[in-house]
Amino acid sequence: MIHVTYSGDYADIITQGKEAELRHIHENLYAKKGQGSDFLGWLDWTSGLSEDFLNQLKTAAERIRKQADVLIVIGIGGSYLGAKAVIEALQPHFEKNPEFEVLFAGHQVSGSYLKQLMNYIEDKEVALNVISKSGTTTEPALAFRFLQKYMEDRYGNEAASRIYVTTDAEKGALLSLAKEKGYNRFVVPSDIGGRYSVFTSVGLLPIAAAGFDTEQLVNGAHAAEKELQAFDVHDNPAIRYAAVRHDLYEKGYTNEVLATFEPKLSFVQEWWKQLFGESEGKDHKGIFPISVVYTTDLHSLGQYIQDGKRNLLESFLVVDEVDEDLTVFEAENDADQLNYLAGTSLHDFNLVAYKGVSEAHLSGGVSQIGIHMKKLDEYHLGYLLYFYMLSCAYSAYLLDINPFNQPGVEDYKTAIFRLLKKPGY
Ligand SMILES: O=P(O)(O)OC[C@H]1O[C@](O)(CO)[C@@H](O)[C@@H]1O
Repeated sequence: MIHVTYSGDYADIITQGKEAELRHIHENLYAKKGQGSDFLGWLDWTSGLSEDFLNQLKTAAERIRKQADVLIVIGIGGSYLGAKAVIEALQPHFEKNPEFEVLFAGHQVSGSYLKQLMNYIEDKEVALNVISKSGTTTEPALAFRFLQKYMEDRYGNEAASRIYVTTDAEKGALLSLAKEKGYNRFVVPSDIGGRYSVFTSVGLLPIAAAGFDTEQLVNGAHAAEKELQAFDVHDNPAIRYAAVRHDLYEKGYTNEVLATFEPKLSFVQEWWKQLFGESEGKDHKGIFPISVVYTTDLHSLGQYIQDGKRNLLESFLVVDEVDEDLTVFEAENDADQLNYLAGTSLHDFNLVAYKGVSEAHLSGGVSQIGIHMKKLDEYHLGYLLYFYMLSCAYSAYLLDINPFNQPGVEDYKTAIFRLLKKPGY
């Protein structure tokens, strides 16, 4: 379902002793014995999903769509990127949905954004889904403070029925608040971290509310869960991707540029950056994840990628089939000199561009990985996201790193809190 290509000699990597290491990682992973194994709930999550759970989410999503024109999803990092990635990938470029919109807040701290958001929703019916596993993250908590007051001022007692809280089942300030106010509650499983949570209520509730088929999304993830379980260093794309990027990392390629020709995938790239960046960037190790959308960025970062410092590897996320396309037509006077393209579709153009860019960058010293997904729909996105999560675990374990914690994010938080004189800092 996912097909991974590599510009170098893959067989070579594997015979250089990587196979035994990968087997060890694989066995520990599925025996749930590796570093951070308390957070491996996502590994077989879709196998354990009950129809009841999915129906409960569907019912809540239908209720939200009935009571509101706008759902504001409040969250940051893994608590918003999965939903944002799927919704952006599936919704149309324009005329998103005039009857029902999903908007996001709490993923930055901008007074102007929140003010304009509150103005924008003034003549619309509103529901909130506030998502925080810890229930204590400052940015969403701040946004929720404003939006909760907005809801209470506007809806009075009815506000509680329009507020949906997704948080830990047992702890956190958000849970206490949700219980006190009687908000609708959904759970972030304790053994699944934010960046691995897209198939839990964290991702599924907003995605269902946006009108997309969560069953197909989960089916895709479930197919990946089953198919990518086999220990096959050559044919399992999750192992292959991890092995190739690790080999390149060891050769000094310490930055990975994830490139796509599909602009709708730009938030999948953001999700991927958090996934790999937070999972691997520890102990002064890890590949730094960067993203570009082509051909747009060929006219900005393309120069650097072709010719700048040689520590880059490039992975292309390619969608093989498109639903909608345009074919270049023959113009009478060929004033723009594009008649040589007559009969070529814009998708064909991008596929050729992929080949050309890949050849050029390779000759400039940038190694290439190709990740092919068949098409952009719920099923294939579910498959892709699971593939990346699994591959990321292999990749971090190859660096001897716990993929599931993020100790480094505490330092800047402590510094900010100290400057703001938060009690206890
Ligand atoms: O869901 P929470 O606990 O609000 O955390 C949001 C994000 O913040 C982080 O903890 C980093 O600060 C991420 O790992 C996480 O996805």
